[in-house]
Amino acid sequence: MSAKTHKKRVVIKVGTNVMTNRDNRIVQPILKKLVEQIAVLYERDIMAVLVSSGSAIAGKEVMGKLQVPIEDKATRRQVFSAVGQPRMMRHYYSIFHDYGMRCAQVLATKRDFAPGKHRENMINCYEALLEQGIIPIANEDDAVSLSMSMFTDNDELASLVAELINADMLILLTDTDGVFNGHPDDEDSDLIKHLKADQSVKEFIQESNKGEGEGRGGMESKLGVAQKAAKKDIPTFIANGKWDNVIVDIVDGKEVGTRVTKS
Ligand SMILES: Nc1ncnc2c1ncn2[C@@H]1O[C@H](COP(=O)(O)OP(=O)(O)O)[C@@H](O)[C@H]1O
Ligand SMILES: N[C@@H](CCC(=O)OP(=O)(O)O)C(=O)O
Repeated sequence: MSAKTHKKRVVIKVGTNVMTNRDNRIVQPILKKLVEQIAVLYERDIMAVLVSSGSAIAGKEVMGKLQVPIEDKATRRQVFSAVGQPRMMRHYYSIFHDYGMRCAQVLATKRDFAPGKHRENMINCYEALLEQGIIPIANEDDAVSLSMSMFTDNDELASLVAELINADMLILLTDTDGVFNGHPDDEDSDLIKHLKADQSVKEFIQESNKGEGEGRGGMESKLGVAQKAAKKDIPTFIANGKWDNVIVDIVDGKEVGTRVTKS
């Protein structure tokens, strides 16, 4: 593996619900805020990899009511994502360009992380992009991934990328302020500021009622991913992606969201 060319590396994952409004439409100013923070880090010689969900919901936004119904759920996902992914990249390309930065799209399936040639190929791709000062934007290649090569969700993809590039930190941005000890909408619930990698978290997981294209996985898998990454010595943060300056605050060591660490 080539030497790190930048001071620090941060993997930032942004969930579908961060970037959409109540009508499930993509909110460009939210994407702008995220990119602005990545630009702030860049000026400090900290390179980010952005793992962005949103292709399915963006595809739904473009297509509206289907001309011909697609009965198969997996095929619907393929069509929505294939249509929505370039729309997401159009947003990002234009915003990064406004900040005088370059970005690139890296789509993957789980097979691309299998030890051997596939993994080496992924490493080469990320290392070369980062070395050039280009921000990789990753997403699952939903148009081609089959159930056996699917990630649980993009949280898993983000953790695999973080491991692959020896990231100093993994930030999972979602639509809650972090992990709560009860339902996040319940007034009596408190934010958990710190979790350990080996701590039992089952009792915190609450029911969620998200619809098609509104995201996958849920808090159970998010916590599983965070604890697994923390065990591998990658401090992981779960925080609200709609908050101003959330990424920079986390990198600056401010107490934001839920921090998951090895011990
Ligand atoms: N203990 C908890 N604390 C916070 N959120 C929780 C908790 N249990 C379940 N959730 C749900 O997890 C959701 C975030 O996970 P997920 O839907 O996978 O988000 P994303 O699309 O950002 O990956 C929240 O919207 C919330 O409804
Ligand atoms: N790859 C999918 C997102 C899958 C996913 O994990 O979604 P989310 O739970 O919102 O991060 C897409 O781009 O729509």
